[in-house]
Amino acid sequence: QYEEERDALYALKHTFNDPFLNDNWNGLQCYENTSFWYGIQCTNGRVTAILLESKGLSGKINADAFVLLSELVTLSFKNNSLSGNIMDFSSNPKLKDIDLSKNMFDGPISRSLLSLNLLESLQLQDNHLTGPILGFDQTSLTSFNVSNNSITGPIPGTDTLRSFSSASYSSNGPYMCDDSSNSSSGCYFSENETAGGGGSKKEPVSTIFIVFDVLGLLAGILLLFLYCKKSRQLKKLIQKYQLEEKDEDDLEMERMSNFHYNESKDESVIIPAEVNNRSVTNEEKGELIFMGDEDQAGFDLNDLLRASAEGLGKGLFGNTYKATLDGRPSVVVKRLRDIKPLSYDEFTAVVRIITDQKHPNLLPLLAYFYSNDEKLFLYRYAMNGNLFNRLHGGRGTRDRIPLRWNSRLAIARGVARAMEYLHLNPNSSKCIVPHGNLKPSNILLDGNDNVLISDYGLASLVAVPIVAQRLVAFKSPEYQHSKRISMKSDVWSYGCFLLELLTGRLSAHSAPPGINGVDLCSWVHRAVREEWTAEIFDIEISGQRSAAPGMLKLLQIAIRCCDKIPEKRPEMTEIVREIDSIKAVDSDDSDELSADQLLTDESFSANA
Ligand SMILES: Nc1ncnc2c1ncn2[C@@H]1O[C@H](COP(=O)(O)OP(=O)(O)OP(=O)(O)O)[C@@H](O)[C@H]1O
Repeated sequence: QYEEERDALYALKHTFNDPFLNDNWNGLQCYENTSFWYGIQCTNGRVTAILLESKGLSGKINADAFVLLSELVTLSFKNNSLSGNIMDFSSNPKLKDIDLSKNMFDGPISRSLLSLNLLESLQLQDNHLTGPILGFDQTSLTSFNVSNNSITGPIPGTDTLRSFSSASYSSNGPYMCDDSSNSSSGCYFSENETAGGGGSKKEPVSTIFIVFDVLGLLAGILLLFLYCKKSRQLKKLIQKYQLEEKDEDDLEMERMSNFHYNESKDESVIIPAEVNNRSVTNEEKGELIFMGDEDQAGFDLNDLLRASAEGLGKGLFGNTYKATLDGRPSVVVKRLRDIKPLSYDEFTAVVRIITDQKHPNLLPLLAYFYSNDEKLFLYRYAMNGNLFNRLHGGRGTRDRIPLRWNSRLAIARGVARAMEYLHLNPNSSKCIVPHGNLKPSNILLDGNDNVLISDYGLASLVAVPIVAQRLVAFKSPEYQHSKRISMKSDVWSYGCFLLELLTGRLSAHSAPPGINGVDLCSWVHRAVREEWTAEIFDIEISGQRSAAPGMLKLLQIAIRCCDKIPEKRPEMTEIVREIDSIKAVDSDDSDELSADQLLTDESFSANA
């Protein structure tokens, strides 16, 4: 089933041929309830949702694209440029929510939709659909829209379809809705409708039945024929695609085969199989090496093997899991991938450089596991998650707790101190770059909201071409021009982070794959130049008048860090000194005047 579902998704990926999905939809798609592919959701290792909205996708989706995805509950391709007929959903009995709106789908509404007894929402508006509306009579269906197509009426008069307003049917072909009509709905419904299509009320019902029976039979035979043909095509397509992907799949499967699941619990941590295998040599077997005292860590390899695991996400260096240990604080396991082929000695040399960096704002490495096939890093679990979620998560919902000025200032200070330490540390010369990947998802917050920077030192484990594609520092202006990075690239990343912290806007440089952001350095320069100062600061802090001087100062630091010319950017030590001089405010409540009102052209003239 895992492979069938993956093949179905690969076939979709092939249809879309979208550079981002081509890159992202690889390897393992689901682990328990965690998906590692963009837009995919999983439950118990099965694909239950595909959510690819407004991604600029095009292509003609095969009618049988979802035949192998039998656990699918939610499907949304809203606002893309997809074409072809509506797909066959007869193998997806669990589908509840389908949104194909704002695309270029044509042809008739698929009869397979009538068989979806759990269907709650069907959104087909803004396409090029033709033919009649079918007699949807599922009582579960509470949201329905086919407006703005070329569908012809009348609308089958089922109770379900009568329950929707004319907005669900408007802007369609003849005999559907009359905008000038004074009737309550303004749309035409046929009487005594049965599930099966929009028939004319002038014809006797029995004739309609016979005609539909015959048409149904013919359609069935045709569908069966098409299905067999398409299945063969799909198989061929998959086979062809598998050949192209073979190398990559082989690699992933090879990696996966070295692991097994600890089945003592519902959720399981992935553990290296060779650990339990007595026939392997000591060198291959691998060891869990603790950085401090193992007793102090409070767990050993056996505890880890017994732990349950929850996927936290798929990062550039591999998949990251939270392992819950019995009676002990949770730990985070990072399973490294795409790292250079390092010998044990070379690997441990890098580990030593990482562990030599000791600072209250750096996430310490607790332990590592090294075997020929598997390299794991273990860290403390940061209770309050990452800054990206804290800054952007839950906006517009009741659950959102505003992130006020004092907290933001403390975060800016904590990050600056950690970066200063990395830059001054004598070991840093041995790394490719001191950090290289400073961004909000690598800025973690412990239970007291103290900053803990993660992923430092990892850049030196990964091959340079991969690093260049992935790390934030490589997106700096100097890399674009001269293909060189330095500590000043970290300063540039720090400037981007400060702007994200001050504006609350998503940064194009650090947003997770699939999320669009703004080039904040250019955006802020423009905002200052064109005097849209009222829009610069995040709404959660812009009302804190007493904090305005501090915000302004931090903004000026950020703008200097973003200078296109690396030499003009300040050193981290200078940044720490300047940030230390910014005072927290007495009260983190909003004042009457907004900070934006204090911003003038003169405020920026010296530095912007
Ligand atoms: N020690 C930790 N405590 C809590 N959450 C963590 C910890 N380490 C990582 N995470 C979170 O787990 C998720 C995956 O982390 P990972 O480092 O693999 O990828 P990333 O930070 O999204 O990207 P990148 O690989 O570019 O750093 C992220 O949301 C990250 O913030």
